Amino acid sequence: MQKIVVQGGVPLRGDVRISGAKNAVLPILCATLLADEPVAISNVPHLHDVVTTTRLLAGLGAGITIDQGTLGTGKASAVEVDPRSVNSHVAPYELVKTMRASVLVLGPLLAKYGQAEVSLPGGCAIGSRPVDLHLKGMEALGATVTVEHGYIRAEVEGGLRGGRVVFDMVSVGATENVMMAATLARGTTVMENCAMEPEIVDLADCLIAMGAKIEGAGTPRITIEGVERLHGAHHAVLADRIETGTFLVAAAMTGGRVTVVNAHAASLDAVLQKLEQAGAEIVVAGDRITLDMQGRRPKAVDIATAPHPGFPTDMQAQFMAMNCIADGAAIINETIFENRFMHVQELQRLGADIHVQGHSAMVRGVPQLSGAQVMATDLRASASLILAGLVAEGETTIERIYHLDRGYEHIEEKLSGLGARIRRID
Ligand SMILES: CC(=O)N[C@H]1[C@@H](OP(=O)(O)OP(=O)(O)OC[C@H]2O[C@@H](n3ccc(=O)[nH]c3=O)[C@H](O)[C@@H]2O)O[C@H](CO)[C@@H](O)[C@@H]1O
Ligand SMILES: C=C(OP(=O)(O)O)C(=O)O
Repeated sequence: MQKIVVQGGVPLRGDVRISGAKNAVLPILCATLLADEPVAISNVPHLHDVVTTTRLLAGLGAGITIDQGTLGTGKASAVEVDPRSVNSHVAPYELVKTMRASVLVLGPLLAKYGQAEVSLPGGCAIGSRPVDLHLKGMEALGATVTVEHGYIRAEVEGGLRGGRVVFDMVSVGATENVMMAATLARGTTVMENCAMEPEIVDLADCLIAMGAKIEGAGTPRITIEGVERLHGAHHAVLADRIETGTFLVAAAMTGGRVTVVNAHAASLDAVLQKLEQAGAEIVVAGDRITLDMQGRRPKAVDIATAPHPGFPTDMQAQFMAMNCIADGAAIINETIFENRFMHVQELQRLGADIHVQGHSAMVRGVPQLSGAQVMATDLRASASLILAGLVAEGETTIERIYHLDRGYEHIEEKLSGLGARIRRID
């Protein structure tokens, strides 16, 4: 099994290009099922989750054409999905179990074909992650939904019809699934208490390019006027704000100066604000964000995760890593997922001083971490261990890095380009 080995102690310097967002491209790929012509997606990151999604779409019968990008030239991959040959409505357990976002084919299949059978995704390391809000949303649009033998079975006679959907809690995936389903429903759908993540706006932009009538994406109320059909389109995926944030934290922790290129600063307000509180100088110019922390140690910053525009849970582990070597102590409060502190034990193996009580962690900064063998437990936990390895004395070896490949494109090449001593070994 592959591992990543990091030698700590090098302040990062230089430019790094940000890839398309995992959390935007996955729903957008699922949305292509709604069209009755090919849909071309560009700025597609090379990620394991993208491979899984294209396999899922191909398994449904869709035609997939991939134009591979080239790292270093700035040419990202592009994917064209031809949904005209879809002949199955089943998303099998083998694929769904490896990637929860597979449940996002439910809304498109149901809207387009009147039926869908999708394996229940089940829980994962960070929490139980139920899909009840997705299912209630489909029912509000007229579908009959049952759960049997580990599969969600949804069907509707005569097509979905617009309805009022009030989410009990804010869910990114449920907002996306219902928004996609409503694009082809008869009449108007009004969704309340929607998630406002930038990836939802990106998905809506893609759907609008395909002919959907959507207003309010990025606000708590989204209104969708159903249309008869959606056509082909081209859409370029939004920059990954979590990858951006991860590189900025790496720069801050190592006392470096890094410019992220092809970034989208407006989607990162809460993260940039916390980095400034930690003592970083940040300059935004167009799609470039430069963070300068040369010669300084970060100051500890309190974090409470919240739905967008609050501080993203997907950046919590990385900020925990920064707080481990910061000046002072900080409290990290995880409010989105019940079990998203799996990285704590591993950071402790590197010498971090962290005490967890319920959903809060008290982190007392230490002057120096010491390299060790650690194990990644989920995607952002993996990233936090790499960050910690970049500042630890000696060598850190991170095992189970397949989690990392779900969400970071060529992370070791990108970090090497900034001067980090990092390599992947078999
Ligand atoms: C592919 C993708 O975009 N993944 C992101 C998405 O995940 P995902 O869409 O799965 O996350 P949600 O926003 O749905 O989850 C938020 C909370 O709602 C709960 N919940 C959700 C749905 C439901 O039907 N019932 C329910 O109780 C979840 O267990 C969780 O506690 O948003 C999360 C929160 O920003 C991010 O961490 C993930 O990176
Ligand atoms: C939790 C995450 O992703 P997913 O919802 O795909 O598991 C993440 O990106 O940090």
